[in-house]
Amino acid sequence: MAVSTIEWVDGRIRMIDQTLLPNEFKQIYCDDLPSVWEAIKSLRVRGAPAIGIAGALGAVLGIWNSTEKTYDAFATELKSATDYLATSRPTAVNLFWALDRITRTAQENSHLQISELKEVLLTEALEIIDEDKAMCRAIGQHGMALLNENDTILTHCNAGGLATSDYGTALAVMFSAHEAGKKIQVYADETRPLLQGARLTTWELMQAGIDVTLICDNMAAQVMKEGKIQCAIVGADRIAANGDTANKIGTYNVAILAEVHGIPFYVAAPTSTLDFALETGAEIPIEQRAAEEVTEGFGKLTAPKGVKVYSPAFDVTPAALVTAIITEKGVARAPYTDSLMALRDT
Ligand SMILES: CSC[C@@H](O)[C@@H](O)C(=O)COP(=O)(O)O
Repeated sequence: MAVSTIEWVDGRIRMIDQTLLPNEFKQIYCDDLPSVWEAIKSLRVRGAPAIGIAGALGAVLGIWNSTEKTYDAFATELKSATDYLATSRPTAVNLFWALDRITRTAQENSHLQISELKEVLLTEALEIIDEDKAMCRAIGQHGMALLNENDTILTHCNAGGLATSDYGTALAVMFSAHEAGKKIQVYADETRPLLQGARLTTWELMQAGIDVTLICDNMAAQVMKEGKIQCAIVGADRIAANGDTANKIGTYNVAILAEVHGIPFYVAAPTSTLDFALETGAEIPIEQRAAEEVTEGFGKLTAPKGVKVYSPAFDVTPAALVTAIITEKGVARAPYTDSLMALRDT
């Protein structure tokens, strides 16, 4: 993308406010920890890798003006920043991975002057962004080998440049194929309730000149039955050691539909989305969102006031429904417990 999803600018964090897209393209600044927390919680910045970057930059912002003189006092301040950011959203493991990485970097450099340590932490956060950019490009290269000429791909939610530092994961596969001259088409699920597919994925694909068609989530079965889809590719928020994959609510539906219609179902994610501490997806924490996002998500009441609402933001697709997991290190196939571990260690 021409403009960075999220970046560090002179002691502040600048990000595209994704809640305004596609009606308005606006960059906003976060000057303090509460504004970073709010930006993550309210989905101004969203998508697992981008949330990780927001966490890393947010942790740096949290200690940037620290006046502490000793490492212990500085470490306490850093911990209160990372603990606070960790409460913003529970599902994407990239947030916790990035916060841990900043904490570890501080511990490894505890001998430095506090002023030097701040710079080292900023360098580490910027390194996470650079690595993410490289990982997205590599995912694109590995994934496009799975696509054939004239394939039509179904995707769900937004796993594009907006959900990462740049280029995306699931959408990286489509961008790479398109840039390599492969003729592809995409169907994008609108992705209820906050329409990341309708608002963000179609916007990104149209900007790239990729042929995209928007469908409501409940149209996917019919579109598959009509033979219009050759594969599904989605992103991930957390992948357990056995390959069970948490992603935006509705992804599990897509995987079941793909299985029934004999269509490959691919997950594209960087290895920072793997959580080997969890044996299966049953342990993945699922975020619950506010009822209003379902009943009046875009300012118009679409259900009776006071109706009971249940709104999990993510679901877990069992590994058995996943044809392959595309990472920056290569493509893993079942049994995932072995193949993911092998990829991590390469
Ligand atoms: C490359 S992003 C992969 C996932 O984070 C994405 O598909 C998704 O589920 C995002 O959910 P969101 O609630 O918009 O943060």
